[in-house]
Amino acid sequence: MKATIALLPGDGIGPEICAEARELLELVAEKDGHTFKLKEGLIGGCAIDAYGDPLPEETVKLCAKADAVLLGAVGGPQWSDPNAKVRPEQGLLRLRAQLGVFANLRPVAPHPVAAKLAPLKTRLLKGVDILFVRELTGGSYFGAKRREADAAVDECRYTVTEIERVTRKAALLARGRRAKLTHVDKANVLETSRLWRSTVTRVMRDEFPDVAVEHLLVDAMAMYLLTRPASFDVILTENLFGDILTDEASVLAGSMGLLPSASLGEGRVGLYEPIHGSAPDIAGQGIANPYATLLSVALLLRHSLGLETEAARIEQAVADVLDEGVLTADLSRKHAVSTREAGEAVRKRYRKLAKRRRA
Ligand SMILES: NC(=O)c1ccc[n+]([C@@H]2O[C@H](COP(=O)([O-])OP(=O)(O)OC[C@H]3O[C@@H](n4cnc5c(N)ncnc54)[C@H](O)[C@@H]3O)[C@@H](O)[C@H]2O)c1
Ligand SMILES: CC(C)[C@H](C(=O)O)[C@@H](O)C(=O)O
Ligand SMILES: [Mg+2]
Repeated sequence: MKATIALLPGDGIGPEICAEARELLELVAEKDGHTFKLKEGLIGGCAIDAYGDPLPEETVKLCAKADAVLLGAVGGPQWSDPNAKVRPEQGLLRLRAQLGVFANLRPVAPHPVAAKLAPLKTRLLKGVDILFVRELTGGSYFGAKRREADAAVDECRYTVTEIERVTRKAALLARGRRAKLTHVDKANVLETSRLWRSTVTRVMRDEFPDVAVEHLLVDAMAMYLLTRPASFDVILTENLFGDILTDEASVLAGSMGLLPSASLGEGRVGLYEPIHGSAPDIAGQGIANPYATLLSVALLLRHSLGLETEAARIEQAVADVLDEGVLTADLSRKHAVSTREAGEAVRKRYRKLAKRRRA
């Protein structure tokens, strides 16, 4: 198959982890007979430095013409002045809006290595297999923002249509899994949450009677996620709650460096990125965990290119190297490997798995 993939490394550890993603994509193309055109673009702080704009026109055009977009991370302290007019994160938000990727899928299925790392009772991790579906292009992230003399406003607005489309996406995904949907809101306080609750209830009753649905308040959910994580299948929630709950869920997996994501809409182009940020505290040291990004490559191959075999092989390769104890510093204090070594271990394993299939 022929595909064009836009690679947007961004800032901080972004270029380090995307270098591993690029080599993995090149390997997949070579081993499985595909032609991937990998085209790099600027986004975030590096784009502000080069163009004064966190999402330059060239990058928008590159992404619009691509079959899929893979992003590293954006942001860093040098662009984080609270009074700055432009911010790296605006580039990412504009890209998500432009691509219309309203459903952000964040799977959390801890590898057994997590039991050794997570500061949780091992028994709690047994059977944990969660898929977060986070609404990605609405809510307080995109509402009107303004400063007043001694106040600031972030409007949180959701339309019925925005809630319906992401609910349908989540329900369809739940149907292919354990047919359970947990919707998370703050309906005891927020008007937007009450609209979410009534819309989700109606869509599920009318269109998905075969999928069990429950509604939980986000504060309680923050606790349940750590006390009974195995009881959840698909978790549907709005933009801001989804951002916070998925960082919390990374504790179940053992590290932020292990969680990938796929952002999908009705359009053709999907956006794929690890859930973590640019990790300025470790950037430039070659020690970042590349697995979340490599697992995002797997999601890209599956959801945008329909290459299920290759996607599953990458997931197997990452699981195998974790089994073998190829761990970066976030996962192991002793015998930690570098970003390059971890990336190379996955590629080596991928080659083996590809050969085994052909044999
Ligand atoms: N999608 C994105 O581009 C994205 C996501 C989140 C945060 N950010 C931005 O990143 C910047 C830094 O934010 P932050 O420090 O709050 O969050 P962060 O996710 O960058 O880092 C949080 C902690 O996790 C660690 N970590 C993250 N990814 C890791 C990896 N792959 N390997 C090993 N350790 C890893 C970091 O070292 C840090 O200690 C901010 O500007 C923020 O806006 C961007
Ligand atoms: C960088 C920021 C805008 C972003 C978000 O809040 O969506 C990040 O935290 C994420 O989880 O992808
Ligand atoms: Mg986040």
